[in-house]
Amino acid sequence: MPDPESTQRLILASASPRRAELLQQIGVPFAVAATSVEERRGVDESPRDYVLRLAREKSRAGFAQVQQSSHAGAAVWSLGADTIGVVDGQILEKPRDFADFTRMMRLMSGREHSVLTAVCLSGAGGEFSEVVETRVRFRALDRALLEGYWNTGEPQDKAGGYGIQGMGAVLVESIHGSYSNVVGLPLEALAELLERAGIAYWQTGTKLGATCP
Ligand SMILES: Cc1cn([C@H]2C[C@H](O)[C@@H](COP(=O)(O)OP(=O)(O)OP(=O)(O)O)O2)c(=O)[nH]c1=O
Repeated sequence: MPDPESTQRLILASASPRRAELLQQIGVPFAVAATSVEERRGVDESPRDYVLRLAREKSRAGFAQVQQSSHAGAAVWSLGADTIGVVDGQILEKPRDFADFTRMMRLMSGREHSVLTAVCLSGAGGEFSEVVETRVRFRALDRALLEGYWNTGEPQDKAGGYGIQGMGAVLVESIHGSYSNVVGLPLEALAELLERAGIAYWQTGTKLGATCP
């Protein structure tokens, strides 16, 4: 296990409440620094390269941000992540509108798609990253189901347009691989990165991270 003395030094470079909850779940003390990174795929960029680049850009932006703030002394690592769905080589991000949502759901209906999450830790001590894939199979979805789900408001801010941890669970027939990876952070792979960076987890009594000024 990493040295518990080296724990108060992690910034979560994310506005995602899911990621904050997952980090808290494994007992990592952290502060939150929201970053703004443009999510635009490059020409010929593979889904894996794309998701990893975004996670890196987020973690580096978080690290640069805290270096300029009063947290600089304490925060030596920044964690960024990005999640996408992939089916038939197409990348599924947050739905722009109902039409975009139904387009993505039709691609996933009654079959398997992949969810890729990239995590990256950036710090003065270096950079560690990983991309994790989970395969998710949906049951057959009809229009009434899609309309009902869209109207819950849950799909709008989620990659692929669903939340496996929420009402979207009813769409899922089976999953192969890490569950937390689908929600936004692959906790088992992240634990290994934290160990490499010397950041302790399983700290009891940790609270949701405060926002950096
Ligand atoms: C597939 C799936 C995605 N998601 C979420 C995880 C991510 O928050 C979101 C994907 O968008 P991201 O762009 O990865 O993340 P974000 O914009 O929410 O947050 P930030 O960039 O600030 O870190 O979709 C779920 O919550 N449940 C799911 O089942």
